[in-house]
Amino acid sequence: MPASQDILSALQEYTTCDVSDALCSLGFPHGGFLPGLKLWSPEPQQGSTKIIGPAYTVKYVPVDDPAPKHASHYIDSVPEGAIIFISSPKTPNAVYGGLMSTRAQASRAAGTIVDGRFRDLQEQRALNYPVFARDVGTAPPYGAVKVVGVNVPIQLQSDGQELTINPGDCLVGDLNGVVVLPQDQVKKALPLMAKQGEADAKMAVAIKEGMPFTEASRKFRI
Ligand SMILES: O=C([O-])CC(=O)C(=O)O
Ligand code: NI
Repeated sequence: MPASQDILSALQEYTTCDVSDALCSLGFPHGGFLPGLKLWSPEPQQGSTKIIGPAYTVKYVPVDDPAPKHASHYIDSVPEGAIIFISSPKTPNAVYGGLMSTRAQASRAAGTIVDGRFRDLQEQRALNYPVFARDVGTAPPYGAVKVVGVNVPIQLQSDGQELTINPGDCLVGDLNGVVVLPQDQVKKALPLMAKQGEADAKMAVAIKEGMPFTEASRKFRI
């Protein structure tokens, strides 16, 4: 079951780093971090963008892949509050653009994360719609890639670790980047975030008052 509204509001208080701290404590060595995805829109100076929501996944593959093309357009069935997570094969083409964001915004999606390239950066920023991506591009997706799955498990494009994003997993994105909080870890992670957040806040106060880091860590961290 995707995270409830209560859980999503509870998560609003925390940064991606808080989520990763909790996941590291729960035995995920990289804290759910999805390397290489950065905030492009709104402009980072425009404010402290943070998005949280269940993943609505979209899988693109090269156009010559034998898998059949998805029957309907993914952008017309985005649930309210969802984060669109788009997986693209390595290609110079952009798999996402301003019209997609315009439609996503009309559906009240929380934001879009593209594991690949997107375009229409000016338009994205003018919409003030949150977009995280690996990179920008200019060419359209048509002719290079096609969608073969919606709400299917996705593997992050990555040279090292295997990272899977399952539909309904909680995605959190902010200035630091993007983190995936698996659905079955949310209930365990939240109390840890509260505890660790409190400890870090106390440490910051003590350090500002002159306490060495090691002493503050020993005093306030569990
Ligand atoms: O047309 C597309 O699919 C990609 C694009 O540029 C847009 O969404 O504006
Ligand atoms: Ni466009």
